[in-house]
Amino acid sequence: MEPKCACKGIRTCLACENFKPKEPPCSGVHKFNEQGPQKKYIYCDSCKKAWLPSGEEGIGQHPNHIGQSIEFLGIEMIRDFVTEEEEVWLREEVDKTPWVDSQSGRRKQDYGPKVNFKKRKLRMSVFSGMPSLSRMLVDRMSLHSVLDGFIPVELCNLEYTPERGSSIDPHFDDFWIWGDRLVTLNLLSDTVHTMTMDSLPDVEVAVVLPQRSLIVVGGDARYKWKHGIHRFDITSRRLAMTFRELPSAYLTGGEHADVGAELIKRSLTFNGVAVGAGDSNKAEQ
Ligand SMILES: O=C(O)CCC(=O)C(=O)O
Ligand SMILES: [Fe+2]
Repeated sequence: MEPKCACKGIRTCLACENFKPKEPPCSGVHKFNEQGPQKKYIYCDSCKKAWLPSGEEGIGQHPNHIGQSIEFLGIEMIRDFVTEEEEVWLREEVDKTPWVDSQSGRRKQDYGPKVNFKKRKLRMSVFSGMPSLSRMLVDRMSLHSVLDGFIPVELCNLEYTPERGSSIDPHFDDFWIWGDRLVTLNLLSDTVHTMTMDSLPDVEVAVVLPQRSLIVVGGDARYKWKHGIHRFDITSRRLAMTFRELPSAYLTGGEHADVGAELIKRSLTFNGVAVGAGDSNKAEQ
């Protein structure tokens, strides 16, 4: 019997993959492979470099790293952004809203305008604002200089589990609708963002995300590198809360500043309810 899941096209999860025809090897789609590329660097947030592990010692301890490194700019990590008690509270609150099946074994909850990615148009009607539980997180973000002026107009909660084989393929978040900083709160388990560049097929950079940390992805990490999460880096249930801001075209002085102002007004009511299953507001990976 055909499995019930939300995967489309090349996406798969544990429920559907034995039923899908395998992609021909020449399909041109870059897929992670369990052996992976030859050069697997590990990112160090203290030196903003990614290091190539060598032998038993791996990459050594900052500041005494060993081996080769590459510059890796654009990531800011705020550890222990929430306490253990707050994490439990957030999980309980988030789980009160129904989850909607998504691609590659994920489930999601969306708060944000409906976006037509093909026509590059926004529809505000479904957007009632950020959910109330996010107010304390957004207030806390404003205490960090790296998030100066950050006003989210979208929150996407994603749930990953090993039982479903959840993952996310390497991708860029859209550039025309989302701004410079992608902000993710990583809850319930540690994981790894795997960064790749199509022009460097033998290179992968592992950015370890500790449980309860907040990661800000900007600069090169947002615009030059794709991000994704391997299935094998989901070891127990994980909840990611990703906040997105508007790009300059939607801010004061920009071409769509009027639309942007209305979105921001709605967002900051913190009265939002999740948009429905058919109203996805992001291009899905
Ligand atoms: O789960 C994550 O940390 C990242 C999710 C993501 O990249 C996305 O929703 O675009
Ligand atoms: Fe993304």
